[in-house]
Order: sequence, then C-alpha cells, then structure tokens
Amino acid sequence: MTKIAVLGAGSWGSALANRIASNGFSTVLWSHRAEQVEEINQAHTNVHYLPGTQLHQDLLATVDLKVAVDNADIILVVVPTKGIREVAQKLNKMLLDLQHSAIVVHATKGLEAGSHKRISEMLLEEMEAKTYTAIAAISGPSHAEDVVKDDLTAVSVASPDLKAAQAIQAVLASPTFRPYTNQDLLGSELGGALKNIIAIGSGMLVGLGYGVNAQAALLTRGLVELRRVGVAMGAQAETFLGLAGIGDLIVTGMSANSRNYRAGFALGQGQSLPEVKAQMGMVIEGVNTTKAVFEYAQQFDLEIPITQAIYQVLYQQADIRAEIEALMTRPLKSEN
Ligand SMILES: NC(=O)C1=CN([C@@H]2O[C@H](COP(=O)(O)OP(=O)(O)OC[C@H]3O[C@@H](n4cnc5c(N)ncnc54)[C@H](OP(=O)(O)O)[C@@H]3O)[C@@H](O)[C@H]2O)C=CC1
Ligand SMILES: O=C(CO)COP(=O)(O)O
Repeated sequence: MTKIAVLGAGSWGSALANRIASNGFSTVLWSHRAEQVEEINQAHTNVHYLPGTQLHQDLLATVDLKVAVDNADIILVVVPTKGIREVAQKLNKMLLDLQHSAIVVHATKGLEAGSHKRISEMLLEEMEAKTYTAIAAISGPSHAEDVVKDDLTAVSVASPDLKAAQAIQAVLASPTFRPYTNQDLLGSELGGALKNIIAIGSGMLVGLGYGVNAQAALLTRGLVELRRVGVAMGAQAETFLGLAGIGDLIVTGMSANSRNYRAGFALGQGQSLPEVKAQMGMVIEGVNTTKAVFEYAQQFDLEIPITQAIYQVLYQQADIRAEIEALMTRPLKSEN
C-alpha cells in the first residue's frame, strides 16, 4: 500500500495530510511536539492550527521521524522556510540510516533570508542524492482552512520529473481538490513565495480603507514584479499566469484567510510589525521573502517599486501612506 509521510503539523501540513488520508492512503504526520501528536491521535483535532476541524480518524501522527518515513513512497515537507534546512538534515540522516529513498515534495512558500535560495535548492544542498528519487513542489491557491472544508481547490504539482509529479497528483486528487502537473519547478516555487509580498501590500491597502480598484491595481502591477524577478532567476514567464502565479496572488491578496494579507491589514490599521508577528501565532512568510527579494533586486538592478515600498514599511518603519503617494506619483509611463 502506498505510504505518505508529511513532515510539519502546522495548518498546511495537517490539511494536506488530512486530504491524503481521506483518499485512503496510509498517511503519517510527523510533528516535533508530543502533546500535538497526542491530540491528533486521540481527539483527531489540531486546535491551534486548524480550529473547528475534525481530522480523518485514520490519520496517524508521530514524533518519531523513523515511524513517519520508513518505507514511505512520498515524503511531503511542510515546515516554514526557516525550518527547512534543519528538517532536511534530519530527514537525510534518517533515510541514510534506513537505506531508503522516496519522492521528496515540499509545500513551503518562501525564499531563504540571506542566500535568496528556493526551498528545493536547500533540500538539494542538505540531502544526499541517494535519499530521494525526485524533488517536487506543491504550489497554487490553497488556503488550509478552505481545503479542510472540502471547498473546491486547484493546485500545481511541479517537478522536472513528470512521473514523480503524476504520482503526487494521484495521491492528492479528489472531486474537490484538483492538482495539475507543471514541469517548471523554479517558477512554481517563486510564484508561491513572491506573491506573499504583494499579499502583505494588499492587506495594507484594505487596512487603510482603500477599495477594490486599489487592490486590483496592486495585484496586477505586483504580478509584473513577480514575473520580472522570476524570469531573472530563471523561471518561465507563463508560469506566472498559472495557478502558482496569478492564482495564488488572487487568493492570498484577496482573502482574510491569508496570514500575509492579515499581517498587512493589521499594519495598515496602525499596528507595529512585532505586534503583528506576536499576535499571528503562525508563520508570515512574506516578511523574510520581502527582504530576500529586495536584496536580490538591488544586486541585479531590477525595477520592483512595490516590493521596495513594502520593504521600506517592514524594515525601515516608513509611513505606508507616504510610500503609496510616492508610488502613485512616480513619472508616468507605459504599462508594458
Ligand atoms: N497555511 C496555508 O494555508 C498554506 C501554507 N503554505 C506554506 O506552508 C508552509 C507552512 O505553513 P503553515 O503550515 O501555514 O505554517 P504554520 O505556522 O501553521 O505551522 C508550521 C508548522 O511547522 C512546525 N515547525 C516549524 N519549524 C520546525 C522544525 N524545525 N521542525 C519541525 N517542525 C517545525 C511548527 O511547529 P511549532 O508548532 O512548534 O511552531 C508548525 O507545526 C509555509 O511556507 C506557508 O507559506 C502554503 C499553502 C497554504
Ligand atoms: O499560500 C497560501 C495559500 O495559497 C497561504 O498563504 P498565507 O501563508 O498568507 O496564509
């Protein structure tokens, strides 16, 4: 029987594990917190990360990484960007000890602070080639809160290895959850990571009281920046018109389920970044990714005025209204 291990029991790891367990696959969710494992196995809930959700009763949680990954066909890594290297190192050691290899797929949406590296680049650096048969990424518009309610969702499963992407597609798919394969791993990862910056900006606009015209302008011009940075990093331009690009930009930029949007909203309402982080209790990936992209664009002289404005607000305590005014009064130019 196909076995799937999911590493990381936050909102998205739990929702994906629940999705796969609901399809009847043997699914083991690894958490580094013993009390959370007990809650999932006994009450079938994960109240902190998915309040009000009843998880599938066959979903097994464990703190033992060996139990999770032993004989797993697919290993899904869903911890925040800053935890990726630590988890990849543990996974690598365990797979070497077990003399086992699997398809390794991640669903994390960020860039590493400092190095500007993508998640798959970090996985490849931390894991020996004999521990994985393929590397892939799940991306696209998919809030955990909606997926656990079986709201209709489509995602992309990206890997240069089409057969691996199809294997992942098969374990996730249901009449309410439709994964598409995509071979542009780089573009899919970048779309998922970079849209978080613009989602913070969209939340700021709504927090300040601006309307849908403003949001549409921001998302559209934000997409231009995503594509510009993505193509400079080696992505295919058309990926940004797909689920991992505009799809995810719409969902995170328009929905109060998004942590990045909610963070921006609270900043727009006048809260400070430390206050917002303390209250969220979940990862806000776009904050570090804004810095990573700001630095990358400076290094390669890319024009990304919206991202630069959001960077100024997050890292230089710039006034949001002043940044908006500066953006709106830049020299007039052609759209393309
Ligand atoms: N939430 C969503 O709807 C979606 C999220 N994503 C992406 O998925 C990734 C994870 O997000 P999400 O699930 O929301 O995050 P959460 O903040 O909800 O949960 C993160 C989980 O990872 C655990 N964790 C963190 N570091 C480590 C580590 N070093 N070792 C083991 N476990 C660790 C946390 O444990 P602890 O409780 O101890 O902190 C927590 O269980 C992010 O990159 C996000 O952008 C993508 C699509 C949808
Ligand atoms: O990427 C996501 C949905 O596709 C989740 O975004 P947030 O991390 O902002 O909630």
